[in-house]
Amino acid sequence: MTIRARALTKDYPRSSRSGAVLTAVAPTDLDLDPGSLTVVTGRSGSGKSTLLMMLAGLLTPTAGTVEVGGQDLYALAEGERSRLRNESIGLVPQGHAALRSLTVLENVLLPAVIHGDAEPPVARALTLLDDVGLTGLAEERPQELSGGELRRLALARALLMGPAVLLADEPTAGLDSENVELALTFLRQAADDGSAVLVVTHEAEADRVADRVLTMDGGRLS
Ligand SMILES: Nc1ncnc2c1ncn2[C@@H]1O[C@H](COP(=O)(O)OP(=O)(O)OP(=O)(O)O)[C@@H](O)[C@H]1O
Repeated sequence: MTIRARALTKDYPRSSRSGAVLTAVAPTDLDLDPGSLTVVTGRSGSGKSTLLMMLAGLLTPTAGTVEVGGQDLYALAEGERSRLRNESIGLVPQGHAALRSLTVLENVLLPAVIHGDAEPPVARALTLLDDVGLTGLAEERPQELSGGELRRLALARALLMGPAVLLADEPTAGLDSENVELALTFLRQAADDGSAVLVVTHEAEADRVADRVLTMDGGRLS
């Protein structure tokens, strides 16, 4: 399934000056194809996370479109968009997004629960936890995990539903070199298994697993 952005744009109002806007993402065309891994790099504040959140269906663009498998994400009703997101888009958001009241395993299973699956895919979740090096931590609570372990939990969760599209915002932040390697291999494997993968990162090592590297500068992608 291809994800296709056309003239995708985000302006934010500048609170200090009435009527003034900050163009966080200038009109951008981007195709992410099945089986390919795209890295987006660029300075802090250049618009990378804004672009990723629009592609994820979580931030309404000022203009432009995002099509996932031919469906215009932002033309869908809220419920339909949520369903398409849940089924087709795996997201590793910036920062930590684990729910403290759930175990590590329950956090990884969350997309299946939201999807309403009668039998959560526990075996798959445990395999994914192994793949990201979290073997033995399934029954712990997120607050007992390190920052790097939480990043890897987010990776495992994003892959649970075998998403056609995987969007990862700084997935290697806070990881040591061994776990950077593990996370990048995991992302490459997701692409090799057929997902369209986008990784926003400052990690130079990521170039090694990328099919292409794009740079964001002042809201422009090149
Ligand atoms: N909700 C918001 N309201 C107003 N301005 C915002 C908002 N979110 C982001 N911005 C601005 O949009 C620009 C792009 O931000 P964005 O978070 O996309 O950058 P980034 O490249 O992901 O940065 P980083 O690498 O630091 O995460 C920045 O100038 C930021 O201040």
